[in-house]
Amino acid sequence: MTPGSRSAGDRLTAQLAVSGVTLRYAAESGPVTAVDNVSFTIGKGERLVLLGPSGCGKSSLLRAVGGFLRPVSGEIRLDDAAVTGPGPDRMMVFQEFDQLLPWRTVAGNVEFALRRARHLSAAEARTVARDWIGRVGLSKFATAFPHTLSGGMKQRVAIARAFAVQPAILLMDEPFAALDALSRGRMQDELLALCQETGATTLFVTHAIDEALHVGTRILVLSANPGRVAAEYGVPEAAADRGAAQLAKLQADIQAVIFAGHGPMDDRDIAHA
Ligand SMILES: Nc1ncnc2c1ncn2[C@@H]1O[C@H](COP(=O)(O)OP(=O)(O)OP(=O)(O)O)[C@@H](O)[C@H]1O
Repeated sequence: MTPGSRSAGDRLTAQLAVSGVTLRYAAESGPVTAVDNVSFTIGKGERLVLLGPSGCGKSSLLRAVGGFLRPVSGEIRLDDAAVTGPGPDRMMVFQEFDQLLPWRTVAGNVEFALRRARHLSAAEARTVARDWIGRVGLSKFATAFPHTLSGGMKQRVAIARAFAVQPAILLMDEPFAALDALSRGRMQDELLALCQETGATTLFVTHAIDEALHVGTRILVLSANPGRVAAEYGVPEAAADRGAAQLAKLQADIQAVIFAGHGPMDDRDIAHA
């Protein structure tokens, strides 16, 4: 994708097509196939969740869409242009709290991304950054440095930065996994609200079924070793309201698919809470 080739109106709403993608690493012990022949599409404004046990290749797929990992076979296209490397049309939010530039303030982090990715003037970047920092509830911390923030606040900054840049697609790699349960639930709600408000096309990785049901419009379940598409589910609207009753069956179905394709699991594999 050539940066800037899409009009501003199209941003945050691209279509992604992953076709027959196989990803492999050259490990010391030999080649490791992370995912094998995986295909899916994400329509404009959809939130697709990649769900599966540890090691099934969720993060690898996300990195490939980000342009950081080249498929050994298959192809990834964003708005019908081949993904051949990283670009500002894809913004990633990671699980780790250290994804901000430690020597820049909250505002400085968002402004820096805006100037680099959207080529805004300093004044324009300041205005857009202020708006997004406000939308994630951090106006009072605009001049704070990352090391003075809680984990949840740092994730909010990373999310504000990602949305502010208006990428074609947001790539989220378990952004709330390191948060306590209370913060995680609140952040899921806030992210959902921002996605619904902006119509952002989103690819979200998690190993928690409840999170997948809450934030996604569609769920792709991957089996492990190597990762292959095991099942796909549409998520009913009610999931966003945490309407547990009608989701129980869907949750049980997904759980059955994951357990069927997996041997003994460790605690980290599938989180329910
Ligand atoms: N840099 C690497 N070198 C070699 N093998 C790797 C590398 N990164 C990942 N792998 C392997 O690729 C497979 C998929 O890993 P990946 O991190 O994509 O899975 P995941 O589903 O995101 O796991 P988790 O939920 O634990 O983060 C695993 O077998 C892993 O060991």
